[in-house]
Amino acid sequence: MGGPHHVLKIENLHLSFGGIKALQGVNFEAREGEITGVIGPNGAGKTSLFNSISGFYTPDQGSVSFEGNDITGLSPDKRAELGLARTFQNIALFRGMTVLDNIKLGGHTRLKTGVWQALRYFGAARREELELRRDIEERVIDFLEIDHIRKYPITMLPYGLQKRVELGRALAMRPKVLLLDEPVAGMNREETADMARFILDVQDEFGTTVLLVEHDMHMVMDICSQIVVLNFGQQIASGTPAEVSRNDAVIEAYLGAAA
Ligand SMILES: Nc1ncnc2c1ncn2[C@@H]1O[C@H](COP(=O)(O)OP(=O)(O)OP(=O)(O)O)[C@@H](O)[C@H]1O
Repeated sequence: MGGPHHVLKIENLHLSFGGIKALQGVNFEAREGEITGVIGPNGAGKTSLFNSISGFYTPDQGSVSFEGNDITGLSPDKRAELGLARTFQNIALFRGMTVLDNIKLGGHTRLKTGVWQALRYFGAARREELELRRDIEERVIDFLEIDHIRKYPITMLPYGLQKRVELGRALAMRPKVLLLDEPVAGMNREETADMARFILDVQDEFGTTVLLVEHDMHMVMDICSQIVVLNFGQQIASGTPAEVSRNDAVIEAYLGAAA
C-alpha cells in the first residue's frame, strides 16, 4: 500500500483583485484523513484561498482538484454536493431556528448527490433516506455532545457552542473534505481546547479530511499534520509543524507582522 492519497490538490493558484495580488502561486495537497492548516499574517491570502477552494472566487490561474477531478469551474453548491463542506468565520447558522433544525439543514444540502438519487430511484427510498439522515444527525449530535441543547434556538447559545453547532451542520453533510474558516476565532481558552479536540476526533469518527485556516498558531501547531504558510499571497513554506516553525521565512514574516 502507498501512503495516504490526496483528496484535495491545489495547483499554481493565482487570484488578484484589481492591482492586489491576493494569491500568487499556491501549491499543496491535503492528504486523506489528515488535518492541514493554512496560516499567515493578516492579508496573507488565507480567505482568498479558502474562497477559491469552496468556489466563491474563481482563480485567474491554476486549479483545484477534488479526488482527481478538476473542480475549478464548479459552483459552491456543486462542490458541496461532491463532498466539500465548509464553515464560515462569521457563523452562518439560522439564528432563530433550533440546533437540531440547523443540523438537519446540513443533511439536506447533500440530498441531490448520486447516492440519494439512486436511493430515490429504487422506490422505497424516501423512508430509507430519512432514516439515514436521522442516523447521521444523531451521530453528529452525539459526537459533538450537544444533545442537551438540541431544542434550543441558536440565539440562546454562547458563542463557543454556536461554533460547535456550525461544525455539526457541516458534518451532517457527510463531507469528504471539511473546510474550517477560523474555527476558534473569538473563543476563550476552554472553548478553543474543546473545539481542537472535536476537530482532531472528526478524523477518527467520520474519516473526514480537514483543511483549516486559523490565526491561533498554538492550536494549528497542536492539531495539524501539515501546515501551509502564506505571506502577501505567496506560499513561503509548507511542511510539518516542526519544519514550519523553524523556517526562517516564516519567522521573519511573523516578526515583520508583529513589528
Ligand atoms: N473581495 C476583495 N476585493 C478586493 N480586495 C480583496 C478582496 N478580498 C481580499 N482582498 C485583498 O486580498 C489580499 C488577501 O486578503 P485575504 O482576506 O485573502 O487575506 P487573509 O489572510 O484571509 O487576511 P485576514 O487574516 O486578515 O483574514 C488583501 O490585500 C485583501 O485586501
